[in-house]
Amino acid sequence: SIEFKFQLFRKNVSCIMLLPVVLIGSAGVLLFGYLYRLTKPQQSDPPCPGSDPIIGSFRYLERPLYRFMSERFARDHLVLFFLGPTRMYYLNSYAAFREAMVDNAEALSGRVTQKPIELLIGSNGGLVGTDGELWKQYRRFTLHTLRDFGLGRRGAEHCISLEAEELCSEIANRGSSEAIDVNLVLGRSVSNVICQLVFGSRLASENPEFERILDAFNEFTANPRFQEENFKALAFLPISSRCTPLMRLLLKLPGMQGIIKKMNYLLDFCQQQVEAHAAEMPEAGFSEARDYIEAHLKHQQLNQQTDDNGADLFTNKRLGMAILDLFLAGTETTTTTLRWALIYMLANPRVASKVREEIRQHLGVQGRVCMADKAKLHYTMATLEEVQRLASLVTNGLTHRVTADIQVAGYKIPADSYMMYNMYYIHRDPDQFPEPDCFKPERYLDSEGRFQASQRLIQFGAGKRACLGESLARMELFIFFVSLMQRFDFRLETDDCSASGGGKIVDQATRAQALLDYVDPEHLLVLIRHLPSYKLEFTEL
Ligand code: HEM
Repeated sequence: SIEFKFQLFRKNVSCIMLLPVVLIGSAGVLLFGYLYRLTKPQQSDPPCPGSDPIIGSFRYLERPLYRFMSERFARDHLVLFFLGPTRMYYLNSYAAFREAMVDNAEALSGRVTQKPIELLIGSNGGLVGTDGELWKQYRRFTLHTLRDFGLGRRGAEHCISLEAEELCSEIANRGSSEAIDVNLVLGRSVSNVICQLVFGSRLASENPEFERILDAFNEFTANPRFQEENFKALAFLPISSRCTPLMRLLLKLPGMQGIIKKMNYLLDFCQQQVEAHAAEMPEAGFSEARDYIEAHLKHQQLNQQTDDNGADLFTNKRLGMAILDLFLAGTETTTTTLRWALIYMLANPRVASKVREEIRQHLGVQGRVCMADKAKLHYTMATLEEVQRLASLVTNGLTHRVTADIQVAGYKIPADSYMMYNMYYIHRDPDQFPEPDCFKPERYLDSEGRFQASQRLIQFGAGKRACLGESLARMELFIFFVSLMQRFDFRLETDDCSASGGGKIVDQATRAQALLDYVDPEHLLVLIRHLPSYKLEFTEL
């Protein structure tokens, strides 16, 4: 009987030990089943390239994403793919883009969670990544403030004109024998414009450290490896953001540490500028704000707005983050579009000479360029529009979070899905832009040669999250481009082969076209379509 009791005891112990294994196993099976269901397209869903359980569609997406979508899903308005368990809807036609971004603007005003930022710096904020009331208040304040400084009116225009003159003088002083890194000089001028609006000074030229700052800014928008990692991280953000310890663990990954270091370096710089302004603020506050920081500090003093938790909504920390976003969103985009414009002029010498002829006829060789000249320079305006169509700079748009169930292209889109759009393909729709790959400014001219903007160009997005800096960007593009075309002829740096007289001599248009044909990097997601770096030799006209 002792043996029997011993057997019974052993049996009970085995059962007790087995129980957790069975429980964990069943929970694992249930979780797997749940995640499997989440990553499986349903019959009622839009076309999907394919999806694996749990990890989603990564294995089926080809690079770069916008080309893959243009070729494989040419006839589909909407495509669905899975980033892990997260549904990403990709708008692949203008009709679908409009229906989502314009007709459902409110539901499309969400962005991806700010949880990682909150954990890192103890606060959320900024203009690009936030949503809800915080974003609404900051966007309203920023638009209002930039408008007060003359965005779309004379203030910013004057500042851009002076910067364009500085830029032209610098190029002229360097002489025609020196090849100039266009990215560097244009980047400095464009940054100076934002510096003046935000900091009230031309920091990009005056602060020797600024070049390092600019490099760090560019790293965020220009490094496709960083963007691709970010894209993958999007997959599990909705899950990890609900589990703080997991998120903390993810932020410790070696890849993340480099990004965090750079972001903190930039934030520190913005914060120092805020502190310096705050130290100068009179006790009664600024009577008239001279820049964005002063306007914010004044606003903080006068309006005690609070967030959902009863804490101050406008804070110094959030101001630093908003500044960071203005730089991230506003420098590389404008500089790169200008670089595309100059290369398109070399690739299309007939267009370039018509642009120069029009500018000379209306402004002469030296006259200062202002926005009123737009009304006279129809062909030039059309040329800039065509550059932006073909560049399709922010080629997949920025990611939106859908905040409520909606319907697009006949499909139901559940709340909390993500959405992107194929700017590249929408700009190459042959029904709207016949011979889409040809550079033809004439498509925006009416029968009397007057410029007519196309409603189908979406380089600045649309709806509630459309580019906040559109007017500023348009002003910069026009004034910088016209000033350079008015003053200079330019050519690509003489390469070794043509300088030595040996090898094949390749003309400028062919070399420029080769730069334009440069296939986008072997990366899934490019935030900004960059051209390879190039140098130009400028000759004064
Ligand atoms: C040629 C230059 C530019 C282009 C092509 C461009 C394009 C865009 C695009 C496509 C978006 C995303 C829209 C969406 O989410 O669907 C965007 C957002 C934004 N842009 Fe620009 N942009 C340019 C210049 C600027 C400038 C100069 C500024 C700053 C003064 C700026 C500030 C912003 C901000 C703050 C956002 C986020 C808006 C929000 O989420 O509410 N951009 N831009």
